[in-house]
Amino acid sequence: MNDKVASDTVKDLLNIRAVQLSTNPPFVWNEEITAPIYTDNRLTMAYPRIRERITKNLAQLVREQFPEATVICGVPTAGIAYAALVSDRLELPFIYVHADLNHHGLIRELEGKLTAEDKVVLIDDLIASGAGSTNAAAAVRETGATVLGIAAIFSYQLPDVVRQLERLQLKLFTLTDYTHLIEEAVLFRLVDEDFNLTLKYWHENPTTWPEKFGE
Ligand SMILES: O=P(O)(O)OC[C@H]1O[C@H](OP(=O)(O)OP(=O)(O)O)[C@H](O)[C@@H]1O
Ligand SMILES: O=C(O)c1cc(=O)[nH]c(=O)[nH]1
Repeated sequence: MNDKVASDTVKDLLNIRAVQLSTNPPFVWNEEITAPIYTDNRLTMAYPRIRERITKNLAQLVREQFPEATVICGVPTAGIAYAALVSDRLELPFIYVHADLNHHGLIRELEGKLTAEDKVVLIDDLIASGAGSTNAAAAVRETGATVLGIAAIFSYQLPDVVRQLERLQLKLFTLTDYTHLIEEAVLFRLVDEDFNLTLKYWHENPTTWPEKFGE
């Protein structure tokens, strides 16, 4: 990971208040995970300069890590816009996974043109449980095409999710991550020592927090 890109991206997210921190109430992500943090990367779309930086850096990441890519695929919903912007920059074909239901509902299909010879890079805005990207990868693989990996803006680096992506042979590269986010949030004085501990405990125990550590 490019350290300057990682901290600059986090600064952009913090400046536009895309990251929210709260234990009271906490953020219910889904039936399994409640968290003291929520990141809304969709907000970056409203800021042309930030959108441009993210697009440029994602395109650079794909160029460096997946030079053999032949198709760029958007993961619904927020990844689709960035996938379109990145494919335009790289002058590569663009496809997207259409989600009839959200990723818990699991009815998905691909939109666009794909052959079994294609080598696909998925673009997601954010990796939390990884469900959006892993479902998109499964949909692409079902066609016989190869999934080279995922490029995303941000990852929570949840240990179970990192392991699951490795098991599925999905290489993940992100512009920034939870480690850089916490570092910058401390520097921004958004997080004091107590909250920093809460964020650390949650990260180690995302499915049992807040019972064990919450307020
Ligand atoms: O790693 P995951 O658990 O899949 O979570 C990450 C996804 O969650 C959000 O999308 P969400 O599904 O909430 O809604 P969206 O349709 O607005 O992208 C976010 O935009 C990511 O795409
Ligand atoms: O779990 C999610 O779906 C999720 C978490 C988060 O921080 N941000 C987001 O957009 N989705």
